[in-house]
Amino acid sequence: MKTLTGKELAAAIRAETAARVADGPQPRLAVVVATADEASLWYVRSIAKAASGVGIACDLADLGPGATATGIRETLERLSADPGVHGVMLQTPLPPGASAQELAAAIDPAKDVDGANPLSLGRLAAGLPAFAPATAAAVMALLDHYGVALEGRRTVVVGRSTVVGKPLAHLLLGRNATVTVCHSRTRDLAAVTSTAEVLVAAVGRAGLIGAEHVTPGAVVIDVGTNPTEDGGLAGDVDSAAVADRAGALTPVPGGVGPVTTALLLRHTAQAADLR
Ligand SMILES: Nc1nc(=O)c2c([nH]1)NC[C@@H]1CN(c3ccc(C(=O)N[C@@H](CCC(=O)O)C(=O)O)cc3)C=[N+]21
Repeated sequence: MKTLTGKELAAAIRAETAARVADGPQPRLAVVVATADEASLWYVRSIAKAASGVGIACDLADLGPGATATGIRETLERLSADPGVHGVMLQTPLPPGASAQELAAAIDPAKDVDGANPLSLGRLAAGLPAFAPATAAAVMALLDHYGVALEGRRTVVVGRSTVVGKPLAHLLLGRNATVTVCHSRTRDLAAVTSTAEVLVAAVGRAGLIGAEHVTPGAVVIDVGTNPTEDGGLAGDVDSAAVADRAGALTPVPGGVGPVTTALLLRHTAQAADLR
């Protein structure tokens, strides 16, 4: 089985972004946070660190886990109206009573570098230019980097979230893949996933995908980043179980994650250029 690491691709995307940023005014990304979730805060710190490495300014608007929907909306509106800010991202999860889908509508689509505004998802579905959510874009970037053909091929996406499953299904359709989307109510998941030549797991359940879900030779992309008890990170794929069946598999950590962060920064540089 081939291991499809994301670290080199992420480094290449960051280097290309740094070169692009060096030519013009400094892009600025604002990250809005309203959670105490450790995994989410880890991601925010890694965005800030990577941004500083490529010459992008990164402002954190930390509203705390007690933030209200109104407070979050007003922050997103203020950042969207601020000509000095080029990218705006709203981290999930949010406090109870705040809907990410509804609040994301307050992000100017021109600054929507994580593709969260429903308008961005609609444009993606319509085949119009839009920022895709960085995680969904990272899956496509990895498939392209490793030369995985998509045209006419059977692809199965497990997970229907607004940040990964749904936008990814549209991106794959845009490349003429044959796309099936599975979710928690899918009957006989293994029967469906084992038809996949390209299988993407994006459900957020550690080790859900085992050998019985994978057809021999399949390319398997693991989007899951599930915190483990010992402070580590586990994917949605039981990598030991599928090692003898999959043709290729992305590792966790070191697969989709680093590419996600790199693409968020590329999107920010693009948003600054488009202004
Ligand atoms: N609006 C929004 N968009 C997101 O894309 C989003 C979010 N909210 N909330 C939180 C989750 C989490 N997430 C990760 C991204 C990269 C890594 C990543 O790069 N992880 C490293 C390793 C981390 C480690 O070793 O602890 C890796 O996979 O190699 C992890 C997690 C994006 N998220």
